[in-house]
Amino acid sequence: MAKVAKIDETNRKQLSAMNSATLARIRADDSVQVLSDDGLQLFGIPDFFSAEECERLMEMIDMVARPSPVFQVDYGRQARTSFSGDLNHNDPFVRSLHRRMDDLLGVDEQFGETLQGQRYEVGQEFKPHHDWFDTSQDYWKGDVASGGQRAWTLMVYLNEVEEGGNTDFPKANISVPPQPGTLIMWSNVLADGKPNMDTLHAGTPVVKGVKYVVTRWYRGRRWY
Ligand SMILES: O=C(O)CCC(=O)C(=O)O
Ligand SMILES: [Fe+2]
Repeated sequence: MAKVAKIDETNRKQLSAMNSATLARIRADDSVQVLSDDGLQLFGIPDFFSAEECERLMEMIDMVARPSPVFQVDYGRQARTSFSGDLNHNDPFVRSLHRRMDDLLGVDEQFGETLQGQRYEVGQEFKPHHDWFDTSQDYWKGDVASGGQRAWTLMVYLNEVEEGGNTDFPKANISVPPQPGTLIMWSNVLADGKPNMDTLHAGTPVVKGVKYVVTRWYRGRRWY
């Protein structure tokens, strides 16, 4: 018990330090728009990926996307109905995008999980959830714990959705419509390193068309 409490305390301190360093860097970046800085810390950058990059990523997603598993991160049964898959982290193109995202936060690439692609078809959605790992679940005992918590979420919309597919943050009363190439990012952590419950969010159902996104989550420490 004492051992677990000590690990938790180390994690919290790491997350707190990472949170203040990354937020300072982001706030000093002229390309960043502040979408919410009260409770939820949510930022956006238009045209983070070019049209060609979005196109190339959508082709890659179509090759790897399978019905989204909920095994590794147990968001709850049927929480995520999209198709998803990790992109190849050895692919030079994928790595160049990883590096661009790492630079934004100012952290080493080993903090970041491999870019994950998702495709939502009509009626598919990701119900309200936090990206924070549930440390009471079995998956937390294995590899997942070694990198610590998910401190940041960076997500890029790859295409125009005819209707639906917004990313909603119900606690902050914000709804972000998908815009091709636009990155949104939020800190999952409070200043003290504890989880920020105001990060609750959902990928709302696609009503018409299809929605493609890529997501890169950043851990509280190097995880490989
Ligand atoms: O598709 C969205 O708008 C949200 C996706 C999401 O929440 C996630 O992948 O964790
Ligand atoms: Fe999420």
